[in-house]
Amino acid sequence: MSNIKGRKVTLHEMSLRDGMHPVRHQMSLDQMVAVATAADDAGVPWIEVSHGDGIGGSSVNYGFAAHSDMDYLRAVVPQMKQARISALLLPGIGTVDTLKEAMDCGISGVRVATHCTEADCAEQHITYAAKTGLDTVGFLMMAHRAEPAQLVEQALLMESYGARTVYCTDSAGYLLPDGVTARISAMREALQPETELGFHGHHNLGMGIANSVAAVAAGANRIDGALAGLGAGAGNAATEQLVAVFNRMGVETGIDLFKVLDAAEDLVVPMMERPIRVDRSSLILGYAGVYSSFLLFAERAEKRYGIPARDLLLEMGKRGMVGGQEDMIEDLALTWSRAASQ
Ligand SMILES: C[C@H](O)CC(=O)C(=O)O
Ligand SMILES: [Mn+2]
Repeated sequence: MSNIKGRKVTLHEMSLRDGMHPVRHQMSLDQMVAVATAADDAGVPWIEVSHGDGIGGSSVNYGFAAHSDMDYLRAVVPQMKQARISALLLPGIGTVDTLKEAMDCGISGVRVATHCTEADCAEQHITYAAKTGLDTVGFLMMAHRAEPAQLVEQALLMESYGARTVYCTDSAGYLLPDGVTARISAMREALQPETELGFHGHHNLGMGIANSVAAVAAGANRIDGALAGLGAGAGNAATEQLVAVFNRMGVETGIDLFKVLDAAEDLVVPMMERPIRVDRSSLILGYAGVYSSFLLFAERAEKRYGIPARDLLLEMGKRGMVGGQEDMIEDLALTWSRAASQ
């Protein structure tokens, strides 16, 4: 691995967005504010606040949140001393109008997320966001499903719409460091030098930190982490672990390690409804290349229909399901349980 000493990395905190998945989007406003305030105080530069599936995600398909996105944003934004708040937006789930509402609540950035082969769905949203001066990020999800050359084509599209940062998003926690290196290096070579590159890792195969380090070595300078790893599946790369590792490597994050450690232990771990760890279901997400937020859907279907979550997730991987197809888990479980009872 190349020497990354002296590099600067911008960490983006995910516990208040990706971390909404494992708590079924049920965070209270007080919990959000407490975690955001602690992260802000620790020097975390960016914090994402949204339903787990982005603004507008609160629905039957994805799960209703305890509060609206705008209530969360209105509670958090005014409390920030230095951190900037972003929202996630998946075109189709959120619209340009939803984005305008979030802007009225004071967001400084938006990350427009599409499946890794569907960047064209983001044109309208990225173009609008970039014009308004928001920090505009393109977020290519399930990046393992696109070979480096194809991911580059999609990243170029997002860049051409106005994205100033493009992410390689390992939604399934499937990638190994070589795969991250190949994708980020190819993007670095093809995109404008001023376009920043980001990496968002899930820890389903235990590779979240190693993959983030590989991303930085290959040219990424924006890295996502979540306090205590609170995120979908086995969670995101843990912010406090990233800070500790980057400190050891001489990479600057501007974040106080002890403060993020305290925030993780004292505020985030107590919010967990289950330990966020590599377990028999979350490991299968990474192994089979399945969207991390499918985890709770598969476990619910196991309880309801008696079909092991592992079998459902393996089949989702085989069928190449993508985000938005959560209902197929229930459909499959029902079909298999009916077949078994005939
Ligand atoms: C909507 C997803 O949760 C976005 C994300 O964090 C990912 O794809 O990973
Ligand atoms: Mn994620």
